[in-house]
Amino acid sequence: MCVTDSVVPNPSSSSSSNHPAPLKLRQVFFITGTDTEVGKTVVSCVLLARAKRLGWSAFGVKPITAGCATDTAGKLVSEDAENMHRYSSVDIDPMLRAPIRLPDPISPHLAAAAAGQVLRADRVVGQVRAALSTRADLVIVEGAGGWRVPINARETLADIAKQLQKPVILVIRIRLGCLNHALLTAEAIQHDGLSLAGWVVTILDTDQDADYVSAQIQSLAERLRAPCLGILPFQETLDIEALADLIRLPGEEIAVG
Ligand SMILES: Nc1ncnc2c1ncn2[C@@H]1O[C@H](COP(=O)(O)OP(=O)(O)OP(=O)(O)O)[C@@H](O)[C@H]1O
Ligand SMILES: C[C@H](N)[C@H](N)CCCCCC(=O)O
Ligand SMILES: [Mg+2]
Repeated sequence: MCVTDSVVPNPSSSSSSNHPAPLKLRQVFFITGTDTEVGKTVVSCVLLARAKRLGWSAFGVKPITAGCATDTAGKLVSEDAENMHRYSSVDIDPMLRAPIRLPDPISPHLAAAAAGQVLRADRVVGQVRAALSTRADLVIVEGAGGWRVPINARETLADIAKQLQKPVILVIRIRLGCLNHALLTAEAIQHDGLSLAGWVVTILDTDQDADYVSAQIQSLAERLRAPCLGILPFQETLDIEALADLIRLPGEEIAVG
């Protein structure tokens, strides 16, 4: 059995060419992952590309970036935010799409301390809300690392998500150990009072046994109480538009008659 067929509805059958455009609702999703480097930014870009294809206006926000690049003028640049911007149809100010930019590629609480700053969830949320005042059908807010990554001595990325009160999309990089990480994260999201709008699988490690990968995805589908929105394969050369064929947005199936 092909897990891809059984778990994920074919996006092209639910939404595109010969169906009316889906109902446009303003939707904001918080993107978290089972870890850092699991594909959150790529998934965010794919969701934005998918939205654009459906005719939805959309943009992405990266509230905290730890590990910024430096541009020629010496300014810190969030590559995650700039990548999302590339697939956005709504242009928002760079300061709004990446309000907190830290140089060190480490946990935000430590990166902030190294930069002589103290982050506060309520202030970060204020900055995200400023971005959310821009109109769009879809806004993607990408976290940093996983759900309980510290932002200061007391708070974590989850406090930002909790204050935002937006549904969460969980990105799961398939590898040995991801079942535990995914189930714990889903449990924590629920414990924090937020809903899991869906989950996306990324297959970034090419040396895995295909049958075991399928069994892991099936195991996730049997345990996570949310829809699988897509299974994204490894691409030698990243092609976001091609990946947008393999994903669907929560609510995409709400077609207007
Ligand atoms: N489908 C894919 N095929 C090939 N490479 C991919 C794919 N998805 C992601 N990658 C690569 O995997 C790496 C991690 O992806 P990404 O930057 O999206 O992770 P992340 O979860 O956003 O990390 P962070 O926690 O730093 O924000 C990147 O180099 C990215 O280009
Ligand atoms: C630097 C990295 N790419 C992310 N921006 C931050 C990841 C923090 C992970 C912290 C941890 O869980 O140990
Ligand atoms: Mg990222």
